[in-house]
Amino acid sequence: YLVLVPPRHPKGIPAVPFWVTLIPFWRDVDQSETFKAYLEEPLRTHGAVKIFFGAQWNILVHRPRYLAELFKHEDVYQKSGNQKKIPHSVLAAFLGDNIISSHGSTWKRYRQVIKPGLQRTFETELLARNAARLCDLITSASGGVHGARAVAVQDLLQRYTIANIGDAVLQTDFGVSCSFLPTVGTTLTSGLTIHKLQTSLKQQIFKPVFMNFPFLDTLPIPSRLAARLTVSEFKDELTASLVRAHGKADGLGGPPGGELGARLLAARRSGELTETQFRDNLTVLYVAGQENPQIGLISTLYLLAQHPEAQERLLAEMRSPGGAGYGKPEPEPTHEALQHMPYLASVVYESLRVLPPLSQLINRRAASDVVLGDGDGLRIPRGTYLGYHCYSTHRDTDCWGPDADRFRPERWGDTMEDIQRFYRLKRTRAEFVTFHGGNRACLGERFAVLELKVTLFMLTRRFAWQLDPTWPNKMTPAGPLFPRALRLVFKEREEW
Ligand code: HEM
Repeated sequence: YLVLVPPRHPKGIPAVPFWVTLIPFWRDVDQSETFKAYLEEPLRTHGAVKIFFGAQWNILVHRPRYLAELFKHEDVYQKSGNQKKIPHSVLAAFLGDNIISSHGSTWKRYRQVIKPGLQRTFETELLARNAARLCDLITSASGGVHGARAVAVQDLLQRYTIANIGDAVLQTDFGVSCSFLPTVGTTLTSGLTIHKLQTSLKQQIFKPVFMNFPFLDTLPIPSRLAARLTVSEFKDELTASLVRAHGKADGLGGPPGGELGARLLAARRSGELTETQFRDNLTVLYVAGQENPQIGLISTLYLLAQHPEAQERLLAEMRSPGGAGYGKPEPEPTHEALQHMPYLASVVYESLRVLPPLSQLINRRAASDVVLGDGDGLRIPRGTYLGYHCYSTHRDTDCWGPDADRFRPERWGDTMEDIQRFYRLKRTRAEFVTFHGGNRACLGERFAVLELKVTLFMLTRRFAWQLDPTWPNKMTPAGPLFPRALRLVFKEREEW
């Protein structure tokens, strides 16, 4: 019982009642409403709250000034993932010790292997080819070119983003193309397995009661034993797909260049990564590289569905003289073309601001007693877990103006230079924290932004879309915050 009583320190910041994170257990809720009812006011007023999650009390930070400090002092606010926080949980077994959650020399070793594979220039052709298939699939799900059937987009986008992370980042065919387009004949079935295992895993892992009381995972509860089994099957399948794609079981396919799949296999072979480290890092790269863009895409399509004028402006940007598609029968989203699409860049940044794919994160731990912030500083006791509420920070009217809640791409600027300058400023001030910050900022940002741009380019060229009027406009109840089971109605353009 005592664990449910909020700690006294830090003083001066309120505690959200412990049962708030458990509400989805007994009631079907929209977590944007839970945020408004229980978190928004205390976060804004005090800059942080105490929140019960993962069997303990944590500090959830909202104020950018505090966040900037959190990002800057990596050795004080050390990364501490589930493998340390809740080591016996199913979640810890799933993601293990990896580049996102590790600290110090272990993190540096992982980063040495992974960074060159993510910070290279990615080709747009592969992404554009998959996006064209996604469009075909949408047409078919709509009931043909003139069809108007509502399309459930989440599953399609899951397959699409699996195809992208496989083709472009890990150089591994997860076989989703066979389910992607039934007419493409392929003998591969592994992708279907990955896709299915992943869907099943998500349902098993993100259950509020087990997230909040992970000690339950140590009991022989049949559903948790089944979840552990799914975790091992998933990791086995992922490893097998990578090895298969690279030809040889130990990845002896020559020295690795910038390609991430080959680099991971080479590190496993040389002993730079143990077998467990290899599997954990592969899993986290797959999950971060596929799930986050998938959620980002769902949210962006949702926001654009509510803003037909923004879709039309995107189209106009492509069609205008000097635009990517001016005078071309089939414009392609090349790097050069995207470089001349400031409105597209604004739409992507604005979507990632209004609905950040990782709305809340708690993964740092104070290594000593410390004061966060000057003057009005919070005295944080050693061992306290800290995290941040991205969704809340991004809607702070002090940082983003009185219309912070509104989707308004224009706020980013008119030219590419202005937009990039504003973006850098907002990141430095920790007012835009979608991709985290400091040394531990996301390594996949460049790829993710490119994927979002290419997808929007191809979808806008072909369709206009709106919300299905029968879809009950609701956000997910727990976990990442995004439109739940989104359904859209697509209308094929007569001419692009
Ligand atoms: C819209 C898409 C994405 C978002 C919103 C996002 C967000 C984030 C965030 C918030 C973190 C910090 C995580 C934490 O502290 O727990 C992070 C770290 C990371 N992300 Fe992403 N991410 C995205 C896409 C990707 C992609 C596509 C990849 C790889 C293919 C990737 C790879 C990584 C890696 C390797 C790190 C760890 C960096 C480090 O600690 O050195 N991310 N990302």
